[in-house]
Amino acid sequence: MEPTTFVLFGATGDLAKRKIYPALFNLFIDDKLPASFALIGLGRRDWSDDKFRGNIEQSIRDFSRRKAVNESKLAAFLQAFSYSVLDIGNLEDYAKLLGRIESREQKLGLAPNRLFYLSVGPEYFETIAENIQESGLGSANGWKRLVIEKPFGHDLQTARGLNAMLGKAFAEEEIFRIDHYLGKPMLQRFKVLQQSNPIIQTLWTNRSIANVQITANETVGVEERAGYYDHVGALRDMFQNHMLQLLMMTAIRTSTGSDAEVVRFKKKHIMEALEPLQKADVANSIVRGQYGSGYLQGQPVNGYTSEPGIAEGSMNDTFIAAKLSIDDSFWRGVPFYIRTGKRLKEKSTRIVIEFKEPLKQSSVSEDGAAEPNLLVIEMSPGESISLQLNTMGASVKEASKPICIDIDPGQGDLPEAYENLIHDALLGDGTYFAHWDEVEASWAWVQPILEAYEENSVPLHTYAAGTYGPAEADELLARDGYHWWFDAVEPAKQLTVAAQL
Ligand SMILES: NC(=O)C1=CN([C@@H]2O[C@H](COP(=O)(O)OP(=O)(O)OC[C@H]3O[C@@H](n4cnc5c(N)ncnc54)[C@H](OP(=O)(O)O)[C@@H]3O)[C@@H](O)[C@H]2O)C=CC1
Ligand SMILES: O=C1O[C@H](COP(=O)(O)O)[C@@H](O)[C@H](O)[C@H]1O
Repeated sequence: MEPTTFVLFGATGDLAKRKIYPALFNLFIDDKLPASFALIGLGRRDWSDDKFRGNIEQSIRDFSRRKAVNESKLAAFLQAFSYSVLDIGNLEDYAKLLGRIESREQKLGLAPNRLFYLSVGPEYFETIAENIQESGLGSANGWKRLVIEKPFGHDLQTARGLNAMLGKAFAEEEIFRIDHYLGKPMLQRFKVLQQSNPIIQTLWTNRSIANVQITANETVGVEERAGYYDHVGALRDMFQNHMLQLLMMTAIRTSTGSDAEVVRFKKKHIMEALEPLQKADVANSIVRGQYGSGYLQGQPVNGYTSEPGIAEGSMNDTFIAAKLSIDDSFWRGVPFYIRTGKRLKEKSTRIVIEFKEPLKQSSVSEDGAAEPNLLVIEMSPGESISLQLNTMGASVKEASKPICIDIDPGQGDLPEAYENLIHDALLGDGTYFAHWDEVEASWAWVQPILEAYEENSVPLHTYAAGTYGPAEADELLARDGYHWWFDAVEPAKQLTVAAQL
């Protein structure tokens, strides 16, 4: 891997502490950082290098997925870190930073490869990009990359404005837009499984698939993020980015070795083929919800509008369910159902592929007892890929019974999303980042929903905290003869895991 200077804006913040430093440490332990690697942390706080390193050390002890920390490795790792005070709006601070980076590069004879990571609020993105350009920080002889956190815009127009601004300082292939769902290990393993198994590739069409269900249910409420969340809601916070990315990744058909360009091209095609919604029709395909008070794990919890910092009478959405259709020859006729929300019964992020039941459809099946075959990608909290099949009951006369085969059981110590993504950014591999074409198309697709919400032409259903969301989200599938898989499955009825392949 090429020598790299990692310039971290927002080095004193929450994301850096909880995700970025533990991810970098795990990469270091796994020998996945460049041999010559230095990180310069930036913030307004007047910290010394020692204070900065002390904070990083604490974040690794608190948040690393590895329970036991190798002390000598940690000490070696911390040597790569230093800190500079920088005010984002002050161009002179960038000039000082440039001097510091150049002197290190010259002293060690390193190529001037610089990765700028923006772990700061979106209101700063444009100023930083502009000042990197102005100061000359981004015009050295090596490569430069910009890693940028969400949110990328607030709607179609602001996203376009931001992209145009960033485009003055960075080319598209230099911009790495983080969507941490793309870094989730089970999503990446699912793509490999699909690419490397002809049996699965063959099934990946509307001839075999009845519907696709993508769920990202959370038990947490708005937490301490009222100021952000009350202006954003589930549609902007989760649906426009993470959920549509999961849809694209599920729908694309790629083969082994497909590079970033191929993946981007195919994802763009999916977004272009997604049947657009008209504002007047939004209520037919979209269910908007907001949590009321209720119980989670036996404890009473507040309704959304009683949460600290939420505007009285807020109409903000904390839940969305949607039915989407892809109008191309592979997916025509296959509904994609998506849902995500806060304060739901359990945390679960999963993709379920429900296969067709040809026997049932042609009325050959006598008892109708067989369950459909399902491919289930569990991304959180458990990690596994399994296949539901039917087998014989205790005797041939009994109805068949479903069993579940673990194709790719979670191995307990998988890398975290941020490890995968930071590693890819260091390598310059954009396969699991959001390309501008996808971001623009996603905003364009949700724009009529944003407008319908704004005009309040879509009902806002209250659901009790600790449930699976509004009943209308179940009706969305029931209309087509389907139901959400794995909701309210009593433990006794859960499928037996029959074997591990
Ligand atoms: N926290 C999370 O879990 C997630 C966060 N994100 C995104 O990541 C980004 C960062 O979030 P988070 O870490 O939570 O935010 P924090 O508020 O915790 O941190 C903000 C950082 O920005 C720095 N900063 C703010 N203003 C200035 C300034 N004028 N000049 C220099 N530095 C400044 C702060 O440094 P100082 O105070 O020292 O000036 C601090 O390091 C946001 O875009 C957020 O949306 C995305 C997903 C999850
Ligand atoms: O980006 C976000 O994601 C989290 C959920 O992420 P997960 O990896 O825990 O599924 C969500 O809580 C947050 O509101 C949103 O900004």
